[in-house]
Amino acid sequence: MHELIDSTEPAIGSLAEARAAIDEIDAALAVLLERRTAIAGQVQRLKPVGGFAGRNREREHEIVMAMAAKAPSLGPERLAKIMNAVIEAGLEVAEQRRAARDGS
Ligand SMILES: C=C(O[C@@H]1C=C(C(=O)O)C=C[C@H]1O)C(=O)O
Repeated sequence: MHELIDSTEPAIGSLAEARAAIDEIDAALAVLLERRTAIAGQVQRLKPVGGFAGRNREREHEIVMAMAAKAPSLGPERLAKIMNAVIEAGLEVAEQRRAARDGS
C-alpha cells in the first residue's frame, strides 16, 4: 500500500505499465470502498436517525475538506462530487440492508 500512496510516482514507460499501475490503484480503492461502506453502515445503526434521513452535510463537508488537503490536484469541488457519490452509495447499501432486516 505504501507505494500506492507515495506521491513521488516512479517513471512509467508504456501504456501497459501505466494501465497496470491504475489497475493496482483501483483494486486498492475497491477494497477501501468496501470497508468504508461497511463502517458507514454501522454508523447508520448507531445514529438515532440513520440512512438518508439522518444525513449530515456538515460532517460530509469536513470529510471533503480534509481530503482536499491531501489531494490538492483534485481540490474541494471535484472531491465533493466524488465523495457525494461514495456517501450516497453507502447510504443506499445501508438502507437496502435495513429493509432486508426489517422485511420491508
Ligand atoms: C456516516 C455518517 O452518516 C452519513 C454518511 C457519511 C459518510 O458516508 O461518510 C457522512 C455523513 C452522513 O451523511 C456519519 O454521520 O458519520
